[in-house]
Amino acid sequence: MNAPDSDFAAARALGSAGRELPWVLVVDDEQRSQEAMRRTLDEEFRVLTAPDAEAARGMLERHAIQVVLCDQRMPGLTGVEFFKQIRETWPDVVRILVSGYTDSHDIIAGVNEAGIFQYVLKPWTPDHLLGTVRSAVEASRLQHGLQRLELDLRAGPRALQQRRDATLREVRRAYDFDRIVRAPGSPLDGVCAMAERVARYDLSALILGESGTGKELLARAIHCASPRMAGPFVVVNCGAVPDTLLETELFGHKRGSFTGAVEDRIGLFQQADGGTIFLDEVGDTSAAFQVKLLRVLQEGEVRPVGSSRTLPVDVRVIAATHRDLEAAVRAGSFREDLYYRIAGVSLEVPPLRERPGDVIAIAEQLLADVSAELGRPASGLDDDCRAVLMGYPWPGNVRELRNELARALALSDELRLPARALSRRLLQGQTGAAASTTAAALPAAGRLQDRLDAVEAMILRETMLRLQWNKTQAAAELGLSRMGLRAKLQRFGLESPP
Ligand SMILES: Nc1ncnc2c1ncn2[C@@H]1O[C@H](COP(=O)(O)OP(=O)(O)OP(=O)(O)O)[C@@H](O)[C@H]1O
Repeated sequence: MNAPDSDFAAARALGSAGRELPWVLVVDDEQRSQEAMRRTLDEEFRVLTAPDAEAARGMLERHAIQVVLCDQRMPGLTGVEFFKQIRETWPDVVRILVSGYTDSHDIIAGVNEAGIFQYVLKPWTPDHLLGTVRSAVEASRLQHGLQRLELDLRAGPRALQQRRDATLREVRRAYDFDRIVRAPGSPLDGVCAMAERVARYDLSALILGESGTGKELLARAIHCASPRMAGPFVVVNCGAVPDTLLETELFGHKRGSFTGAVEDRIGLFQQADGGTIFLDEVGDTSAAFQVKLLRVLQEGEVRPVGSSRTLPVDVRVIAATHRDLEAAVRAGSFREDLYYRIAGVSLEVPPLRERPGDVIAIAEQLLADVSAELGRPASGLDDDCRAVLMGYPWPGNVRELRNELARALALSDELRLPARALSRRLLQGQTGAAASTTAAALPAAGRLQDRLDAVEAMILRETMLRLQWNKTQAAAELGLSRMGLRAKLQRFGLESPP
């Protein structure tokens, strides 16, 4: 669940320009503990890892890292020594030392000069580690907020207004619909055109699509093209949060309303006031919660848990789900009245396998992004690699593609990414898919002409699918005239999907 995180509403959105999560660096020479920390923190933070001080400094130079976790025992120098060194160059980075009991003597000796925020003692538990890093990120946020406030006070109102306008322009550019990468003629063109139209009006929107297809990206683009763009964009993953927690997160609570409610809390609806709230996985919410959500949307006000007062909120709702919500309505598991409230306009983002023409365009962009993030140069994808990427069905959609490229880049040294750097899953998928297509399409025995026809049909089908039924391009690639191509497609009964 991401709440906006700065005083400046626009900067909140910009802070998440493709970098929604705070950057955390884990420095540890032990691969296993590095991995364990990465796994624990991965959901909430962008985790980078470095095996030693030198690699860590490289990462700090390239990324806006907010928190560094460093093991006390490393070859060459201790964690405390490392923190002393980086404190001079990166004073704002919050430093967390990971150490065992036996290290205490060394640590105490150098603690003040290293400016350590907190310790994590080994063996750590995931909850403790997460809690510590969350507080470190909060500390970093407050520190930055204060610095910015001081600068603003010194700069005066005119300079402040100029900076605000510049930030807004940057946000608009960062989330322009053009930044949603796609090939010319992609099915996403229509989706983006429609989204851009509805962005101007204060209508609710429902974005449908499988996980990882880019629903949140589209929602952000809508927000940034809307008159609310200077307001906050707040993301809530309704599927990941239990019912009771979801209610307090969204609507807030009064101090003492339940055990653990030690102070009043402002809900995310209020935090999104004047902006947009993105309710991801709305189809996963319970019937009881749907009733409460409907009331808020109908009345435009929230009642914090344990409070007798309601508070007005002015929020545009964009919801998303990977479920077939109309079917859920028919089956009675999703309220019909809520459905009509949130589905002012429905937009459907097709899965990546239904837009194979987009795969390479997106992969190239993601490769450039990941290469910049990892500080590992890359000049593109080689032909074999493209073929494998094209042949894989991408059940996890663009998110899976991004993860795959990050993994392949980290594990290979080549500038142009070769197919062999890709996971076995993809390479097998490729051979498996090719083999099964071949096996299914090709008769095992029979006249030579029949078998050649089967091969021809298979090549035509693959080409048309890859080029998204662009007949001019396909004819040029296959060395046929458009008429010749059309005749062949007819002969083999190949038609573009409706
Ligand atoms: N067309 C695209 N161009 C560039 N990046 C994309 C595109 N589509 C998706 N991405 C990237 O893929 C990742 C997943 O996208 P996003 O989070 O928007 O998907 P989602 O459908 O909201 O997923 P989920 O339903 O699991 O929350 C993000 O890093 C996003 O920036």
